[in-house]
Amino acid sequence: MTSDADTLRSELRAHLPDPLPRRLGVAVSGGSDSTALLRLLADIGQQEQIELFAATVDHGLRSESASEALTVSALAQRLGIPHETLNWQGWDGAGNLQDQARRARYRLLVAWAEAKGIEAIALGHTADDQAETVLMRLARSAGVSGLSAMAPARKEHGITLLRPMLALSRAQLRTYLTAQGISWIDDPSNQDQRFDRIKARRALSGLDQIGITAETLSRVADNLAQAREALAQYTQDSAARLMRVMDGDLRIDRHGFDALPKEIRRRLVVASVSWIAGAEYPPRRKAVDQVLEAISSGQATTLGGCILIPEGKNTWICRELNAVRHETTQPAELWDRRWRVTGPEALGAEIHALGEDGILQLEDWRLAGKPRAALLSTPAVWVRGSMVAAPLAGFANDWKAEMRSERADFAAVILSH
Ligand SMILES: Nc1ncnc2c1ncn2[C@@H]1O[C@H](COP(=O)(O)OP(=O)(O)OP(=O)(O)O)[C@@H](O)[C@H]1O
Repeated sequence: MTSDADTLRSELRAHLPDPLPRRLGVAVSGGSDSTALLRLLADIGQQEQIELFAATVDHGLRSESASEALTVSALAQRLGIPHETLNWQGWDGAGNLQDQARRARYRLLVAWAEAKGIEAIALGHTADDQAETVLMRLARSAGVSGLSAMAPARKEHGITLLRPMLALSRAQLRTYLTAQGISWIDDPSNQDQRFDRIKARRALSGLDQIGITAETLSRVADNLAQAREALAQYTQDSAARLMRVMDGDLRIDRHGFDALPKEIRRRLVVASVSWIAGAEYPPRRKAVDQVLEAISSGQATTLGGCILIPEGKNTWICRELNAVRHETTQPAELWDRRWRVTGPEALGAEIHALGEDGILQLEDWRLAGKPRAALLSTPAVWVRGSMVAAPLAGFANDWKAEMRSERADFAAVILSH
């Protein structure tokens, strides 16, 4: 395992896009991995004449975090790279701290990149991170997707997140930094047994006796990533064959659906519910399996803010009225985070669900060609208690409801699950 500068640089370069983005960001926590990334990228950036920018997120959770950000800033300055510290003050004491801090970190980094016209951000994940993730996911009985390798590149709000060091090990990078005379910060939470990642790191060091190393687990993750791709393709082909997107609802041919392998049915249901409800977390596997049974036996059911309704040879997956019952917005504002309802100037107009009251005011809801429950959760225009338009329920009255473009592509959601 080599750690000389030239080899590491060319390994890193091989996992970056060609040509490099003109403005490239680097997320540096100050730990060994991202510090090595910064140092190596400084050379590459100079050779290829691109502009580099570095950022550190200060989560404000430990007393040393501000001075750690300053240490990174000093190194960046020595390397001639502009550096910014992004502060997070958002923790409300509720929920999973690690998870919230991580989400906030990505949000802050993406906003920073957007503001600076940075096209891509490089992150310092290594083969060890990959292996630790696989071990942690094993403990949660993950399936193919959960055990698959992290993507070397993915888009978040138009910014590409790059992980060019997934083939390098932490030990290699540390040897390199030591040779360069560059120190790094050992996050004290790394010693803290509370965090699953740290436990996985410790456990991994005992597994090499039976041949399980960061390298082998990384390879397993790569193998599974290829399997995931194949499954995603199968799922997408099945959706194209058996499902119809109808104004934000989905209709499945039940007979064809039932003939699919369970894994593909599961994926279709998860993607459908994620697409319709826009949830951050997928529904639990057990709940999904119960829904598969309900679909097969032609029963109505609910899952993750959606309702599944059998109708003839089909099953519909639609937004559930209960999930949007209390949502009220102004025209042209986003409703249910996906619909924008616009129309003629109407004083006092508000958007809320059509609901039972609204559907009674339609001449004949059957003309919309959808089950009644599907129509109840569609956005309608109300003026002082009267429903004046329900553009997705066949009563447009010069109003229209358009889906927010980022949410419109059901096929893209399938590929991301
Ligand atoms: N405080 C931080 N400031 C800037 N970048 C950070 C910070 N913490 C982590 N990073 C970036 O993320 C990379 C991975 O670190 P870590 O594994 O701790 O993050 P993570 O976000 O939990 O990863 P994952 O995406 O696997 O959940 C680091 O190498 C670095 O590039």
